Amino acid sequence: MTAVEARDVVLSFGETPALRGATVAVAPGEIVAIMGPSGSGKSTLLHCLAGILVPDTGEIHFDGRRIDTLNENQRSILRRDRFGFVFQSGQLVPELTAEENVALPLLLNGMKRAAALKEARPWFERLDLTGLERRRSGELSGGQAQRVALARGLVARPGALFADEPTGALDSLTGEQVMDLLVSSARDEGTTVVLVTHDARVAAYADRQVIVRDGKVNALVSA
Ligand SMILES: Nc1ncnc2c1ncn2[C@@H]1O[C@H](COP(=O)(O)OP(=O)(O)OP(=O)(O)O)[C@@H](O)[C@H]1O
Repeated sequence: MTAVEARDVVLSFGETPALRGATVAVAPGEIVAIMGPSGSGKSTLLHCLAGILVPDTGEIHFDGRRIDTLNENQRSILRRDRFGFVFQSGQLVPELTAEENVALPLLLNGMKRAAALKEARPWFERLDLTGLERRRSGELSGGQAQRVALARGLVARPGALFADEPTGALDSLTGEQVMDLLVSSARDEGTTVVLVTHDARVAAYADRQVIVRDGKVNALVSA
């Protein structure tokens, strides 16, 4: 049984081939880091796995269900209901407070504001953010903002969390703190995680590392 899987995925942007037959399978609760050179297709693979991009050929599966054949609207509902996302930086809504940002996926799922804020609050203690609930993103450090983004990615208890360079904008110590919290929270929740990073120290937090080269997943390294 796999949680997230790409089978022989091919995708080009016009004349530019990004994926040339990429295959990867992630087990439920597993944390996998996608590594590889710049331009090798890491982000494109992540976006395919997360139902953001649709492959030209090949298949994407989530929880035993094929998702690349869903239409745009169905994929958008799947992303909203089952997936969490953390990107490099700058993805908090600046007009909202930190706790409103964390509550956002719940509000989008139709939860009432008071209930969503109540669900959001324990994440501040869990991610070492106590006291920062009412700050806006401009009043947070990079590491704090990234932990708020992580809380937002996990608050709706997604089946899978997709993270693209989640520590890319942070110094190495702050990046390691964020990874530590990402891995421990995902393990507590049993969340499957797929993350893209070019940083070997970040990848070392994963259960398994896969290397993408020239649009193919061509090496497996046990962590
Ligand atoms: N939206 C796009 N339009 C056109 N070409 C794209 C687009 N996105 C990616 N590409 C191209 O597809 C290839 C793979 O890109 P991708 O972003 O997946 O690589 P990556 O391994 O994540 O790179 P990096 O580590 O530099 O972020 C590259 O040649 C890139 O230029």
